[in-house]
Amino acid sequence: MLADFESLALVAGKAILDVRNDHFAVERKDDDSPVTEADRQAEAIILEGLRTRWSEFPCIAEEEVAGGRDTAIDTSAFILVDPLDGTREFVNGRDEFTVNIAFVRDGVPLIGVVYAPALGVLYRGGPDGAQRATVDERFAIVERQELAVDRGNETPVIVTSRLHRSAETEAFLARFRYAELAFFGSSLKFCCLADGSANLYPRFGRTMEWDTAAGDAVLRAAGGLTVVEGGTPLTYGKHIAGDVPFANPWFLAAARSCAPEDARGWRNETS
Ligand SMILES: Nc1ncnc2c1ncn2[C@@H]1O[C@H](COP(=O)(O)O)[C@@H](OP(=O)(O)O)[C@H]1O
Ligand SMILES: [Mg+2]
Repeated sequence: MLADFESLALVAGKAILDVRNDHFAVERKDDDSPVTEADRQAEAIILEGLRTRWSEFPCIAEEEVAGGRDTAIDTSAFILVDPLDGTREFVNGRDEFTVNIAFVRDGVPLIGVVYAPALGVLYRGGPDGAQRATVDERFAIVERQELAVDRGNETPVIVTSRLHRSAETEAFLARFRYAELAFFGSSLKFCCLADGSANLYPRFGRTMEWDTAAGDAVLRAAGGLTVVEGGTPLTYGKHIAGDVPFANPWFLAAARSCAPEDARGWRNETS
């Protein structure tokens, strides 16, 4: 499954870069977030592949859901797709955008691929740990490196969104004045934790499960964890009647060594 996710992400990433090299229109979705031909083409490629090879598992994909597709699926084992995470960065001409495919069983993101085509890097996580791969200009993997969280940075590094930071996130950052800050678009924030270059990623604002599942799978496979208030792991497949289907609560993603202490009571301490 991981190999299939990887090859679909590479093909989708190529389609995204092809669109970027051309003139493309930016449309607005109902929630005012941007969407482009790149999002649509990448999602079509991924879903066609998944529904051919992994038809036993339902897929939830960002643009299909935005288009009104029924979200009442069996989430005991399913696949989440964000074909282009960081669309705003993509539209602004930055390179921090990713293709994300994740497999979830019983609420846990077990397998994930995060591919940043403009950076030529692909992260993956699964039962055999987490790896970072270098991708060449022909979209082939040329080198892989094993990943592990928390290399013992002397100064902790907090990574957070470049474009979406709530007042609560700013208040949290203010509590860690001694930490170094890094700002990144997209699910690459999880990958910064997974490869040991950052220690903490607070997200006290809106995300959807497809934004986080693949990166979270990479992080967990590297030894980290994403927790919600109180320190319990973030779960996936949340489509309880009355709530927005597949919306995440606020969370803290962390190299395991700093997750529980920092997560406990963070909301109280920041309000
Ligand atoms: N006000 C807002 N407008 C658009 N997207 C928002 C948003 N607040 C949060 N998001 C979510 O944040 C994601 C990007 O996160 P980040 O800032 O960490 O790169 C978006 O993913 P997409 O780019 O897939 O739509 C979107 O789901
Ligand atoms: Mg997204």
